[in-house]
Amino acid sequence: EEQEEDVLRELRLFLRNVTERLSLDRRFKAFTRPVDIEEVPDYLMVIKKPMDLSTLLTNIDEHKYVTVSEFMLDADLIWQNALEYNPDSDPMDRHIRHRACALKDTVRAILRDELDEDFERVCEEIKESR
Ligand SMILES: O=C(C1CCC1)N1C[C@@H]2C[C@H]3C[C@@H](O)[C@@H](O)[C@]2(C1)O3
Repeated sequence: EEQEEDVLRELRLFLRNVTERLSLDRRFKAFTRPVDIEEVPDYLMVIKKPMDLSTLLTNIDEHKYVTVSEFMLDADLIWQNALEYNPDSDPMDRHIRHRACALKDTVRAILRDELDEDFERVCEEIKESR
């Protein structure tokens, strides 16, 4: 009903705001666009579910997420993929993993500080009812 659409509209506004703030953070520049498959031809042989901040934003606008938990599953792919594809001890890989861990911690801190548990519970009820 209309009230449910109001809740999902507020969810999308919150998720867009979080995603845009992450995209503006210079530490997360490498996460803002899909990994370039021309530049990294074996990427899709290693990483089965690529994800990046611009794709998160597209998914939000396409109403892919009805709960914050669904959004988190995709947001977590970004740093998980980076840790998986860049596991070596060389400085470049370590730099990427440090930023991947910073992304993980930053998303969790934002949701801990800014997401009301009751709001997420309402979103979960809407999801179960559909
Ligand atoms: O995993 C990533 C991104 C970094 C976070 C996501 N990439 C895989 C390649 C390995 C490394 C060096 C460059 O070859 C550049 O193309 C990539 C992009 O970084």
